[in-house]
Amino acid sequence: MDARTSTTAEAAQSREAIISVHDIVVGFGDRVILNHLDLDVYRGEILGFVGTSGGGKSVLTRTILGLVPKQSGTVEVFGQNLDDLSERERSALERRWGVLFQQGALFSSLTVKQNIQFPLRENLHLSQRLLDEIAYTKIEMVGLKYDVAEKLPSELSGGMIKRAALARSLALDPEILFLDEPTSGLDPIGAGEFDELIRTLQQTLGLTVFMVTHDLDSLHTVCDRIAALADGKVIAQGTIEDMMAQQHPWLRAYFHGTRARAVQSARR
Ligand SMILES: Nc1ncnc2c1ncn2[C@@H]1O[C@H](COP(=O)(O)OP(=O)(O)OP(=O)(O)O)[C@@H](O)[C@H]1O
Repeated sequence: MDARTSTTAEAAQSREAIISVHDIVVGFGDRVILNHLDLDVYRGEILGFVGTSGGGKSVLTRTILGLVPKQSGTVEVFGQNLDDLSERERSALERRWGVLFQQGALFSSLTVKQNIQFPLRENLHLSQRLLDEIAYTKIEMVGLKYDVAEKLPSELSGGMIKRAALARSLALDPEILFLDEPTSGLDPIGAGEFDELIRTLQQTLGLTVFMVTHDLDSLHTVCDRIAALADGKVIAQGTIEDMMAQQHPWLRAYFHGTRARAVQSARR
């Protein structure tokens, strides 16, 4: 264990787990996808979640969010076991997280402003003036110009859609942000700018970020810690250096393959 690894491990131990997944089993029919999986996400970190394609990264995200039923195990968020919450407590807790799904998932018939205001209208009773003020603040926060407010998603580029969807996920000032492959479909420059935006928002808003990603650049530049999923379990977690030192065949292929070498040489 090198100095940085041991410091990271000590820091992790002393930190508060804001999401704690314990002994989770999830399957469909007789196919087990998550097999007694454990994972902690610490307050204030950006955790990159990687793994084999079709391995269950989105399923874990959806299980934490309560969108996929689990067969056993517990999910605690902010120290609360999600199975123990009443409907009211559950909605209150859900307001404390924001989600950016892979496809952006904006409502196509609503303008960007209306999309951002959607969760606000569902959860709060605010005047139109305040709703507009909040929408414009979020638009600015994600680096878009005010004139996108009145545009429909079909009038935006892929990168702008991602930013608009991010603005909507920030509408209720969440403490946790779930991102499912946020840079997929963006060109390398757009992806780099989006990573930078995530880092800036995480720092200025004090967010905890759970990010499913395949993007090696993102893992190098924005993730504080990485957890890797294979065979239904988290097989390794730690810094990028910890990951690169792992001997598991999938981790070696992923972190030392041709694409990984290209990313590393571009960063030198
Ligand atoms: N609702 C569902 N019903 C049946 N099978 C499902 C369902 N949701 C996901 N699966 C299956 O679970 C497996 C894991 O899917 P998941 O989308 O979590 O993979 P992933 O790790 O996110 O993959 P990728 O990196 O390719 O996006 C896949 O085989 C998928 O087909």
